[in-house]
Formats: sequence, structure tokens, C-alpha cells
Amino acid sequence: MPPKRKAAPGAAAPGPAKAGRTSAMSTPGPGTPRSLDSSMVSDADEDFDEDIPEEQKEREEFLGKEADDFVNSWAISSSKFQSRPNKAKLDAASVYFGKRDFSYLQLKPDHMNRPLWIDPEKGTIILERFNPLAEQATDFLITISEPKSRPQFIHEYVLTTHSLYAAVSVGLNPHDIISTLDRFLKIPLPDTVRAFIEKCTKSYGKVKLVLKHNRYFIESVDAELLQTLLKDEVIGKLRVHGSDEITTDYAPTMQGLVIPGTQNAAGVKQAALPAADKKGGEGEPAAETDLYTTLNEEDDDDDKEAVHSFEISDHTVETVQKRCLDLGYPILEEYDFRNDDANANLEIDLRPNTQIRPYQEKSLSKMFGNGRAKSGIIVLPCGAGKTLVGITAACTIRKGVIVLCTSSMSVVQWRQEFLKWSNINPDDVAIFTAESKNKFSGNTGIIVTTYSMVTNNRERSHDSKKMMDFLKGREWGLMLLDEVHVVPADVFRRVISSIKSHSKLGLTATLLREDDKISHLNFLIGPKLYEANWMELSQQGHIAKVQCAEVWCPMPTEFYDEYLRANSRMKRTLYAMNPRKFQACQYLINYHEARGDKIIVFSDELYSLKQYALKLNKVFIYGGTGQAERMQVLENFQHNPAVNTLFLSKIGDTSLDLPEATCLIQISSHFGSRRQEAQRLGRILRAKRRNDEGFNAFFYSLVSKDTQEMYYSSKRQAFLVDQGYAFKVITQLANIEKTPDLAFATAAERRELLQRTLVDNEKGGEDDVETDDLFGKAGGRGRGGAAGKKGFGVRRTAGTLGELSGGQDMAYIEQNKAANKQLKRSSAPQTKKAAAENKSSFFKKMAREKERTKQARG
Ligand SMILES: Nc1ncnc2c1ncn2[C@@H]1O[C@H](COP(=O)(O)OP(=O)(O)OP(=O)(O)O)[C@@H](O)[C@H]1O
Repeated sequence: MPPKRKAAPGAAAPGPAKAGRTSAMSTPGPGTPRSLDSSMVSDADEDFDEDIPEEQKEREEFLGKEADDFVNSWAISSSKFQSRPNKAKLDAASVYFGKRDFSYLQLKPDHMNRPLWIDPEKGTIILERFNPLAEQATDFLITISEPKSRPQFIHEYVLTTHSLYAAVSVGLNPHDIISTLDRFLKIPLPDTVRAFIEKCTKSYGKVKLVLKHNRYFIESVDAELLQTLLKDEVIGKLRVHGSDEITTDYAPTMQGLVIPGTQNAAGVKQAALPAADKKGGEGEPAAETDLYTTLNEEDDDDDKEAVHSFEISDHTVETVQKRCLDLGYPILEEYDFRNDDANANLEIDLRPNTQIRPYQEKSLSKMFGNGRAKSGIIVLPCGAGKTLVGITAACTIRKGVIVLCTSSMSVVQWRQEFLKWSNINPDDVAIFTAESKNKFSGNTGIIVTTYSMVTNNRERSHDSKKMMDFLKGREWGLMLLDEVHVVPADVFRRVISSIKSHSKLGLTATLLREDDKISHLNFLIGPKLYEANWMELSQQGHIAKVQCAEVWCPMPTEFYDEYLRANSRMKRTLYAMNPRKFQACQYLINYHEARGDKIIVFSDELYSLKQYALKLNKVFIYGGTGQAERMQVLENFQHNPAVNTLFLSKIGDTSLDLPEATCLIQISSHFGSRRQEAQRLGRILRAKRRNDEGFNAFFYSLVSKDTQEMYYSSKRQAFLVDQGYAFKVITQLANIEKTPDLAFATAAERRELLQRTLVDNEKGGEDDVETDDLFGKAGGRGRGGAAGKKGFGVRRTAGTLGELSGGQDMAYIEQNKAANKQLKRSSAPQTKKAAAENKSSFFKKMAREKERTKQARG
């Protein structure tokens, strides 16, 4: 079942142009790789056609018996809306659009020249990407709305309170938003939308949270508004007593600000309008006019404006923020860093040859849009360079910075990146982890640490306590929050309440959580400031172009019988161990190795990970693999031409920087996790060869047909489909039966595999050892080292009958175990040589990290 799609509003809008799953039978699009179409994919089976008669039947039924009910119910519900259609306007096509038929809306005479449609009830905006004004409209839409779906031809955005809040925070006023939107729309701006924009933007930006001398103040230019807040039953009680009720000060003036690595003043050149519209006419759109150019100029002339404020205590910040949001006065957090004389300046600048990319610049201009630093979140695809965005923000603010990461390996990487991209004195970038608790040498600097280090509730060591006091006792200019989507809200709360910073910048690739606990980020960190378009970045060569395919693998009858009877744990194992899936995996590995690809095979299901890797004689890494062995395997994968396929458990989902990898095969995954799908795709987006002519990376999901996996798989793809990726469905791999040494080719072998799978997993499957990431502290020495090591998860292994009898396929295990071991024996000298010749920064980092750990253990 493909992911659910919403119909585009407007019956007159072009038909559904969304990407999504396409059958192998469908006509290949211009970007379809030859390899997927001709040589590898044979005819699809008839399953696709089976749906059609059923659909037709439904439609006919609907047109006949149910159409009347539909028309009646619509007529009733439509009475609420001023311009709803009457019965007479419905035609045969209406049933296809249901209640989403907007053909009643009056088009402007020159609607062809305008790129936007809007749903008057839901605020959904549809952008025609093929319209000549699409580029300008996109810039505008990114500023005022949330991107929902951005395939090739039609993009979908939605206006939300938070998106409008973000628009105000980058300096737009309600009038700008309304008039610009109206100019881009094919229909006059509906009153409902106008009212919504006015309501949401009216009070945004009026109340600010400001940190001065390590104390928090609620600030506004509107004294009356502050009085209202003080009279509020919740906020009134939270004012710090003893301080003046309201103090009055003068707002600092602004001068133009230039973001390092760019030529542009922040806030300038963010969107443009058709010139004709400026005149109020409806003619042909002409030259661009800049909507926001006046921002800085106006600011320059700003007379000093009186601002009023009252103080609140540190631990009440979140409560006040929440309450203000409920009262309709969302708090903006802005940092006027250029006028901050209380905190020491940090000597940091981007290195002269550093050029930030256009999308990085755009995202930063949202942050520094009015010359101050706004707190918020920047969303860029994996591998698009979030680190450099964070570093450039630090170079713009030039005050103390605290960076929070999810793992100690990322901490090391962040420090390295600071040294690589900026001229910061190495002594001014310190690390706070379990192994290292250094402070910077001067009176300001950068501290890189992990969320767990600063939120740890356990008894702290003396050094650690001292370091925490140091972090808490200062005012930081910028807090960089890496991978914000994975960190639970209460961790943020603890970080934010204990460490005081003037501005916060959250970085992530996907604002996705299956538990939907993402909205808290809006008030804990700030609004989403920018979200890049994956397809655009891949077209520009900043990330790799990827061909995605879902390979449907039928289950042999005996497997399917067992599958129907099995409990959910065993079901997962069975659909991963499906011999047809195994064969597909073998076929794809052969195919892509022959093309010169480096392949990562992902499996969440540990049993299958090992069985596949062993049977195919490939190297593998999972939670229990020792650190030294991981390093060796990764090193070989990078440099050894004989090691082209690596099997990885979920520990490789993130933090894995292997630009050599060009192909991914997924044999088992975490249910319907859209985030995991995107993160895994991220492993090949940074492919080194991405700018080679005609280069494509490949992402395959192998799915056992007619199992729960089909459902999960479509759910997982939803996010990527919305980013414009098209998943081709492959139902038959051409000439798979001719694969040399095809595994499980006979019925007897398949039956044996089934029996062994059932017996091995009788007592439940083996779970992967939890680690913070691929490079985090793994298990003990060598494979399975976690088992006996204190402090690591217990490793469950199933007892088998085979084991008891002493005949557990020994020959098979022995032969295959050799894949990782072989590396130790035969390729070690070669690897060392390769590493010495071409030692990547990654391994240098790892070596340093290892050395540091050794020293710390002392
Ligand atoms: N402006 C730039 N110029 C040159 N190289 C860049 C630029 N921005 C980023 N890169 C490079 O792109 C690669 C990916 O960057 P980075 O690791 O920051 O990505 P990321 O978005 O954090 O990815 P992930 O989410 O997977 O961690 C790095 O090798 C980085 O050096």
C-alpha cells in the first residue's frame, strides 16, 4: 500500500504529480537509471492490475448510490463557508476530489502567470514548480509556511501558527505576508486565510525574552502589554520580587551585518515579487523586487526606542514561555550580540578560503535576519553541512559557544570541524566528556559536550562537578544543539534551565519523531527557521542523487505458513530470513559489486544480519563488535578493493561518515520509522563520487511480500516521498535464477533454512547491544565481546538443538566466520599500508580519541 496522498486542492490544478512508488512497469522517467529498468528489472507481475477492477467498482458505486448522499452532506457543510459551491456546480469529476473540490473559487484573469493555489479552510498551499515565478514563490513560502511535500512538479506547504510566528521573527509584518501571498495566488486571497494570518501575526514578536547579566527579562516596547502580562495569574507570580516592577531602557540601534563566508548582509535578499504586482496591476510579472531590502536600512535609521521589561527567575522561563504562547503572545528570543559588552568577544572567524553554500547562507540569513541572532531550528538533509552552518553562526556571534552533541564521537568531530573551518585557537575549543574535562584558556571560548554530560543526574566526579559549575556560572552567546529531533524534551529542559545562553540554534536533518513530540521544540528552542529542499540540493550536486527501489520478495509457501502462525518476534525473523529475500540480496550485491559500488547492507534483525553476512562471506558490524574490529572492518571497507560489502546493524544508522558507500540494501528495519529511513539514506547522500557524470547512488529496501513489512515499508517511505524521492517497485529481478551459486535454490535447502531459523529463534531473537553510535563504546574485545563485559547489555543467545547435539552446521559457520577474521590475517598489512598512504581524517580522529581514552584510563 503506497503512502497516503492528499489530493491537490483545486479541480483545475494539474493531476497528481507527486513522486512516490512507481511500478517497474510504468514508463521510466527521465532520471530512471538504466540499471534499474533494463538489465535488472524484468516484467512486473500482475498484482498491480488486480486493484483496478476493484477501484472501478468502488467508483461506480460511489457515482451511483452514494453520490446523492455526498452531494447532500456537502451542501449542508458548505453553508458554513461564504463561497462554497452549490449543488449545480458538482459534476462527474467532483467525486474524485470529494470535499476537496475547489473549482468554485474564482480565478484571477492572469492566473496562468501565478504559481500558487490555496485551500481556504486548511491553509494548504500548492505551488506549481514549473511556473516561471516558482523560484521566488518558493523563497517566500519557506519563510511563511511549513513545507509538507516537495516532489518534482507540485509542492505542498501549509500555513501554521508556528510558521507565521517564524515569519514575523525574521522581520516580516502581516501586511507584507498578506500582500505577497495575494500576488502569488491564482485566486484572490480568501478572507479565512487573511483573518488567520492577521490573528497569528498580530501579537507575534511583541514580547521578547532577553538575557542580561545572567538574568532573564521579559521585554516589550508596549508597556501596556507588559502590564497585562504582570496581571496574569500565572506570570504575575513569577516576576522576581525585589526588582523594579517594570524597567525602561532603550533598544540598541542596528547596523548592517555580514555573515562570514558570504557577501550579503543578513536579512537582505530573501524573497522577491513580480514587479507588476508592486504597481497593483495584474500584468505579466517582470523584474524582481526585493521584499525585505528595507529591513536593515530602516534599522539603521532607528531612533532609540523605549523598551520595558521585568525580570523572571531562571527556572520559570519555560512556564512563562508556555503561558505567553497560550495567551497569544509567543515569546521571541533574540540576541543583540553586537551590543553585548558584558560578555567577552571570541577571536574566531571563518578561514579565508571558506565559502559557504547558498542554502547554508539562506538558512543563516533567517537566523540573523534583522541583525540580531534569533533562536530556532535549521533543517538540512544528512550530509548537507549542518556543522558548517553551526560554525558560521558561531563566527557571526563571536561570543562564548556551547555545543551539545548526542555522542562522544560527535564531540570529537565537532571540535575538529571548528579547527578545520575557522581560525580559532585550538586552546579555545575544549571538550567536556567522560574522558576529557578541559576548560578553554582565555576568558571566553567554545565547549563541546554531550547532552548526557550536562544532564547527568548521577553523582559527579570532582572534575565533572567543577566543570558543570563553570558551564552554569557563565552566560553563553550561542548554544548549538546537534540532532535536536532525537533528544527528549525533558533533556532539553534540563540543559536549557541549567545553562544560560543568549541564543540557541538547533540542527537536524529531519524534524521527525514517530511519537510526534516535536512541537515542544518550538518553545524550548525556537521556531523552524529554515528547511532545505533535498531534491534541489541533489540537483545542485551538494548531496548525491539516489535511485530508490523497493524489491518485493515472495515468501515460499512453507515460510508463509509458519509466518501466519508465528508470534510477532518470530514474524520479524521470518520475513527477514525469507530465502527469496536472501537471493535478492545476493543478486544485488553481485550486481553492484560488479559495477564498482561499495555496498552497505542494513539489518535491524541481528540474527539475519549474521546469517546473511556469514553465508555470503561478508564482513559485518553490530553492537557487540569490539572497537578494534570495527575500525579494522571500516578501514578495509574504505581502502581495500576486496572488501566491497559491509553488513551493519542499526548502530550504523547515524554518525557513519563513509563517503565511499554508493549503494544501500535494507533487509530489515525498525517497523515504520520514517526517521530511520531518512537517516539510512543519509549514509549514501555524501557519496564522494556524487558529482561524477551520470552518477547515481542506490537505495534498495527488500520487502517480503504479503507480510507486515509491506505496510511498514510504505510508512517508512512517506518522509522521503515527501522530499521528492520516487520508490520504484521491483517485483522480479531479471535472470536472478542465473546468479552463480544462488543460495537456497532448491526446496530442500529452503526447508532446511526454515527449520534452522525456527529452532535458532525458538527462545526469542537476539537483540543488538545498545550503544550511543557506531563509534561509541562497544562491547568487549572481538566479536560478541559485549557478552561478558560489565556495564553492557546482556546478550541473549538462543540455545539450539543443533548445539546440544554438537552438529550445528559447523562447517557452514566456520567457513563464514572467516570474513571478519580473514581481514585480520590476510589484509592487515595491506590495510596498514593503505591507511598510512591515505589516512583519512576520520581515522586520525579515531586514533586520537583512542589515545585520549587510553590516557584517561591511565
Ligand atoms: N560550504 C561547504 N564547502 C565545502 N564543503 C562543505 C561545505 N559544507 C559542508 N561541506 C562538507 O560536506 C560534508 C558533510 O558535512 P556535515 O558532516 O556537516 O553534514 P551533516 O549535515 O552534519 O550530516 P549528518 O546529518 O549526516 O551528520 C563534510 O565533509 C563537510 O566538510
